[in-house]
Amino acid sequence: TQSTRPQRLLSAVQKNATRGNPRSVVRAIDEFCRHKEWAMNVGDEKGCILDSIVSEVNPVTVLELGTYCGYSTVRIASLLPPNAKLITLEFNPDFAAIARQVIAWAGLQDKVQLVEGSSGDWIPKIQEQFGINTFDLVFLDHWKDRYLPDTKLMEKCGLLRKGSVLVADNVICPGTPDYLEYVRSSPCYKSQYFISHLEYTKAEDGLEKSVFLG
Ligand SMILES: Cn1cnc(CNC(=O)c2cc(-c3ccc(F)cc3)cc(O)c2O)c1
Ligand SMILES: [Mg+2]
Repeated sequence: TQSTRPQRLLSAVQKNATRGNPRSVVRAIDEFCRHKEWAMNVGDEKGCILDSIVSEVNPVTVLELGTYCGYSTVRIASLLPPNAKLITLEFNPDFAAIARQVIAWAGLQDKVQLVEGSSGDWIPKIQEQFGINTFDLVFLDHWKDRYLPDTKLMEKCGLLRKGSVLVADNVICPGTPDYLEYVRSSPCYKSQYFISHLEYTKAEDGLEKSVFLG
């Protein structure tokens, strides 16, 4: 039977990256996507911007919406302090199965909790299920039409506190116009656009960093 692109991406990690070395896993995926097959990882250019924001926030609790193959999960988790926890939600079970193996290859499984299911179902249950009150950092990289409803849901569930930082991928391509309008016009957020390119291409894209003001 034919392999899928996520399966071929995982094979490239297992072939080219060193177990327990997150940087080599990130490099192996970027090489695969640049030279073999494009895939919708945040990529190295936006990834470096994400790294700088994660390092600045130094979060103890992180929520990632949209795991895909675990590329940004590995980038973020590799920068976290020892006691920190990253919860990543993935709707697609095939992506989740690949991501678990990528995260394990990087040796980061103890910092990461991958949850399969829809963000809309899971966001209201996170506090009771995982003993987390609020998130220091949220990385939005799932279905683009879910960024705004899920942000409003996180507000409603009290998952954001004064100073919580939201980082949103793809705000230009494919684009998240309703989300951008909201975080840029709402008095509850201080937003900043980091211009970049769509992963592995010359097309414009960028990350929007939004600080919740409470
Ligand atoms: C199926 N599915 C499971 N998760 C998701 C959520 N992610 C995306 O949709 C996504 C899409 C693109 C993209 C695709 C085609 C294109 F021409 C240009 C951009 C880039 C990204 O960085 C993304 O995060 C989709
Ligand atoms: Mg993305």
